[in-house]
Amino acid sequence: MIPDYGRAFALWRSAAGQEWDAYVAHPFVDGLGDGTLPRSAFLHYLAQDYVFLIHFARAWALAVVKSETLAEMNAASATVQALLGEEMALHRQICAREGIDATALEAIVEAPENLAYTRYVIEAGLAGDLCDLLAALAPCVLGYGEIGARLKVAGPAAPYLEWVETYGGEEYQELCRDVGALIDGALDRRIGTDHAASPRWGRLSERFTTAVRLEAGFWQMGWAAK
Ligand SMILES: Cc1ncc(C[n+]2csc(CCO)c2C)c(N)n1
Repeated sequence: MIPDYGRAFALWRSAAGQEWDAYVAHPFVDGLGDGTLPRSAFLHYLAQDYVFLIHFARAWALAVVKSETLAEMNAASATVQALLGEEMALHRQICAREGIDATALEAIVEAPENLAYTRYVIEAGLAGDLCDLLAALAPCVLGYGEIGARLKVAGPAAPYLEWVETYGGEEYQELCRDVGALIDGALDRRIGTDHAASPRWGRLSERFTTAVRLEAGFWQMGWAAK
């Protein structure tokens, strides 16, 4: 089942086609769901993801800068808070149990796949407006929502239960719907309510699909470490 995260997401998702499937159904994701993902691959991913989240929080902070209304500012700043507060705390918790402390996590050297992804998103926001930035941010937030929802329904295996419950849980699903509404509202305001009819639509779809490809590359980086 495809979750409803708004109009722009539905169109971008289908425009991304097989690239989207390669992201949300990567072997790494299957391994998370059925518990067969080697622990070493998961920990490698998680440590890289910690640095990813630091730069992703900067990208969402840029969304505050690119906002034109208080509603947009509040939605973007809530995501910055969720990232710095909750999501990074989950990573610290899991890694602490494996003997990797917060200082060690912060000192992780970024893999090129990691660096490419976050800097691509930040650049999309620096060069463009909030629509460009949100198109590049969307696959990350909403893709994890779709993955979490699917794995939760499938009945996840024990090893990665906590991960699946975080992204498949109602709180995260609500955040995805809020982000979907933020995207639709931001696009309505800047390019009109018929998104696909805008001359900017092709470029925005491209931004989305490039970020989807970088997400698949991120899974692949973790998968290769097994
Ligand atoms: C490579 C990678 N992609 C997506 C996410 C998930 N994620 C990143 S920011 C955000 C929204 C704020 O909570 C979410 C869910 C991740 N952790 N790592």
